[in-house]
Amino acid sequence: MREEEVEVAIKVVVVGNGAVGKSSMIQRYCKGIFTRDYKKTIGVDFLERQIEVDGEDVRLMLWDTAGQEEFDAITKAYYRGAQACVLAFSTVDRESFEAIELWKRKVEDEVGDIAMVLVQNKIDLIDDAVVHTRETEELAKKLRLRFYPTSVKENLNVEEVFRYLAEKYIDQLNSVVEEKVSPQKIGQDLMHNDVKNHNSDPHGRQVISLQPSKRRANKKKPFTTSVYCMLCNPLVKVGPVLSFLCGTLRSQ
Ligand SMILES: Nc1nc2c(ncn2[C@@H]2O[C@H](COP(=O)(O)OP(=O)(O)OP(=O)(O)O)[C@@H](O)[C@H]2O)c(=O)[nH]1
Repeated sequence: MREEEVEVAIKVVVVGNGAVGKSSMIQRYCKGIFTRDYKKTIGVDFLERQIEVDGEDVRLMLWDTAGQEEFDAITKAYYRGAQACVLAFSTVDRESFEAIELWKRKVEDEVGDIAMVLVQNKIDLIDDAVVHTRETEELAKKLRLRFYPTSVKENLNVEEVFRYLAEKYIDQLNSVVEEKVSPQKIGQDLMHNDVKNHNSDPHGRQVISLQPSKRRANKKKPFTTSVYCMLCNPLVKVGPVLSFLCGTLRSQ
């Protein structure tokens, strides 16, 4: 695999009670439209959009999940593999606010600790609000989440929500890659002859546990700093992902 063929693709799930505006948010973000009609999502739906973060193409795959409990069994299956999540509630629906912690748990039960953001939608209806801003801020603080008030109708803050998640995920990805493939760490592993400890498949071969990021050619700035391939040739400079692959090929 060539380094240029690697791109970042992020699976984002949007969760929250029924009618808070999940489908509308995804439609607004991916298609630039807003409709007043309410059509309950049956199970799950999916749209995608490509954006640029730090000069790199990032593909966001947005999974719209049904808010009704009756679909829980189906929707949960689609949380798997998600790298980011929007927890949404509505300004005019108190129950949807009170359900946020439950939604967070449901997602974490399936995928663990991933990039998340708290979204209070329908902020255009603030005059009829049943949730105080103070309460939302307290919840965000308690759950340690960034909070965005949005109006899908007025196209307020929708772009910001998804950009924040993409940046947060990439930050996490970079710190994991740096931790896993720092030259010092590889050197230490070689000295202790335990390179296979990085991550092994059932046959003891090295595998990459990170979601691969696809990177396109001629980009301004890579997400991760390059490292030297200590396994094949310490003089060959390669990206961390390739460095791992070299190790994989060598151990096969
Ligand atoms: N005023 C206002 N209405 C909104 C906003 N966002 C969505 N709506 C409306 O809220 C209703 C429900 O929106 P949906 O996007 O279908 O809600 P959902 O969360 O996907 O609902 P489920 O599919 O049942 O889970 C629709 O009538 C939308 O037009 C907003 O920002 N402001």
